[in-house]
Amino acid sequence: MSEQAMKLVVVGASGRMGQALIRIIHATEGATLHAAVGREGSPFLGKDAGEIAGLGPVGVSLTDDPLTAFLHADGVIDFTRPETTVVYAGLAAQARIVHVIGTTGCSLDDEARISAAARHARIVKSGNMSLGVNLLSVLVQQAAQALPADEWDIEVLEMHHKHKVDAPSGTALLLGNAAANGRGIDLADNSVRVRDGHTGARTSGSIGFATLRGGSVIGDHSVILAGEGEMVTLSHSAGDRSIFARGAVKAALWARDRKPDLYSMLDVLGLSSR
Ligand SMILES: NC(=O)C1=CN([C@@H]2O[C@H](COP(=O)(O)OP(=O)(O)OC[C@H]3O[C@@H](n4cnc5c(N)ncnc54)[C@H](OP(=O)(O)O)[C@@H]3O)[C@@H](O)[C@H]2O)C=CC1
Ligand SMILES: O=C(O)C1=N[C@H](C(=O)O)C[C@H](O)C1
Repeated sequence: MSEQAMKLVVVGASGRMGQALIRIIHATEGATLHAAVGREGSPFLGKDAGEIAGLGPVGVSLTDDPLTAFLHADGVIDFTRPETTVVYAGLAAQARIVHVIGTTGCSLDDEARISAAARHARIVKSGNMSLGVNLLSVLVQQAAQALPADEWDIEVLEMHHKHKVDAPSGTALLLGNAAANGRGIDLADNSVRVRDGHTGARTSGSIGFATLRGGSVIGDHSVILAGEGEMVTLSHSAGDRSIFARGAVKAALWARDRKPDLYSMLDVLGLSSR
């Protein structure tokens, strides 16, 4: 006998990713849209989530009441803001449901609160839910491990649409972490996130970040490994937000039968070395 479709709540449902998620859930066998949550005061409250996402009516209206939305749900998919995500992590833990977190720009304190929630909830969190970027991170780790740090400089370059509010992007940090892991170092102690003015020469072994913002770019990332007289560039370009939404729904379905913990997309995709 087949398992019942997983009842998913989309929070931030009227946002760019929220709408992509509603469309992907609608098209995914084994998943169903249980509720759609928006910000208090949102002009979309009461409107049909399918209409908001351009699908036509699906019989689920946007609500600002997450408690009721989470009550009989199996999971919540969250691409919102850090301050909102930490609140939802607590609520999802209380409800003992899966929480898939795509939100980027979380502070160390936010991360600590999410880890605490993962003692009771199955949380999957990643700065990028696409298969391509997660595969890229494995390749970056291998390249960083293979190339001597005193001879090869690593720079992470990203470009996103003009509405993005955090920098460097979650993906850039994910790729920077992969490079740091490959070198066996801690990214926080070795990253250069901004350069301006008379900076002096590049510190050997550091991992640099450069951020571009403009237009409607969904997400372009390159990891540049620059040596003496040669350069290797590993890159990914997102053509459509559905790649993130498909990954997030896959993560929710994967986490359904797991024990409470904080998982990554590498775990979901079977690319993790842990
Ligand atoms: N991990 C990944 O693969 C990806 C991650 N992201 C990340 O996802 C996040 C969202 O991105 P994007 O969709 O482009 O941003 P949007 O601004 O389009 O969407 C965010 C949504 O969250 C809503 N929101 C804000 N506060 C609340 C609240 N308290 N309760 C409910 N909803 C709330 C906003 O509502 P309102 O508009 O009314 O304020 C908005 O609808 C970002 O952090 C981004 O970096 C994006 C793509 C892929
Ligand atoms: O804000 C976005 O749009 C995106 N955010 C994620 C990030 O910060 O890396 C993922 C993707 O690149 C799109």
